[in-house]
Amino acid sequence: MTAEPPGAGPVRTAIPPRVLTVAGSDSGGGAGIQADLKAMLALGTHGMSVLTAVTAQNSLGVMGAWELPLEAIRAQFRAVVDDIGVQAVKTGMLASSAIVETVAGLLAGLAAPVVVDPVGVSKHGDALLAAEALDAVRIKLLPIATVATPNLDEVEQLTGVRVTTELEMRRAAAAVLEFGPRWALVKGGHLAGDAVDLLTDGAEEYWLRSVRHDNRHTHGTGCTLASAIAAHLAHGMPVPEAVASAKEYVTGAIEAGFPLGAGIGPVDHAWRWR
Ligand SMILES: Nc1ncnc2c1ncn2[C@@H]1O[C@H](COP(=O)(O)OP(=O)(O)O)[C@@H](O)[C@H]1O
Ligand SMILES: Cc1ncc(COP(=O)(O)O)c(N)n1
Repeated sequence: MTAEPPGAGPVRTAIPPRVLTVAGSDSGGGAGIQADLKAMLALGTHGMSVLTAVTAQNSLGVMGAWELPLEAIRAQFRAVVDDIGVQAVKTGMLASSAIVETVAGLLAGLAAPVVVDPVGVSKHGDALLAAEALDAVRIKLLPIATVATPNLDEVEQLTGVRVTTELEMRRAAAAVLEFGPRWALVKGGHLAGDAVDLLTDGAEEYWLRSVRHDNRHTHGTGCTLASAIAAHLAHGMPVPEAVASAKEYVTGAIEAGFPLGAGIGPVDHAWRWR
């Protein structure tokens, strides 16, 4: 056999890993599906989406939210999975217990790691998950998560554990693990001081610490972090490395966050390219 001379055959490009976000749309482009797809592109993956809800949203808040029919959610999922394939999944805004249960049912049959960001409220305090859906998140969604990434408000809503110091994050993570995710990443972004997150599977413990960037343009931090973890998992990284790399990525994106509109601007997903 002789090797083909360069340029003789068809041009082949490597196929990037495929990552699916199951989340809501943020019309302002800072959080939700839009943030997820940007993070996935920036980290060398092909992003795909199952839209659960549409929000009218900008830097000032959420002006309206509309859920998609369950049938539309199932159809988007089947279209992507049956033809294209999925190497990792991220879930975000799921709005209602019916959507949480539908999505959990679909993901239970998928052989891919699932990053669950149990989105509760937006940075402006607007509810993105109905109170009646908390039990479905606890009982149906968290058990199938490879990594669950609650912020401190979501931890309190889901487990009742209120965190005011870094060390209390340990008790919060243990309470999250009781619902069955393989790993819990408790995000300390809402505490004062360094931005510290705790990752644990109950045996290993990793403290992820970064300086707090004094930047109010933090719209989309949680979505971006969870999507970055999913992207790294799709590349085949083990969970602790995937989370550490994702933390580094979101920290840079926050540092580079920029003002858009009159309120809280977005993080910069393209910071490594600028
Ligand atoms: N001002 C900041 N500077 C640096 N990192 C931050 C800042 N705010 C949040 N983070 C980090 O951003 C990620 C998302 O955290 P957080 O903002 O708590 O989540 P959410 O968007 O779900 O509320 C975490 O890694 C957190 O530590
Ligand atoms: C559609 C949608 N999904 C999620 C968030 C949370 O945003 P953040 O990542 O800033 O907590 C949001 N504001 N809108």
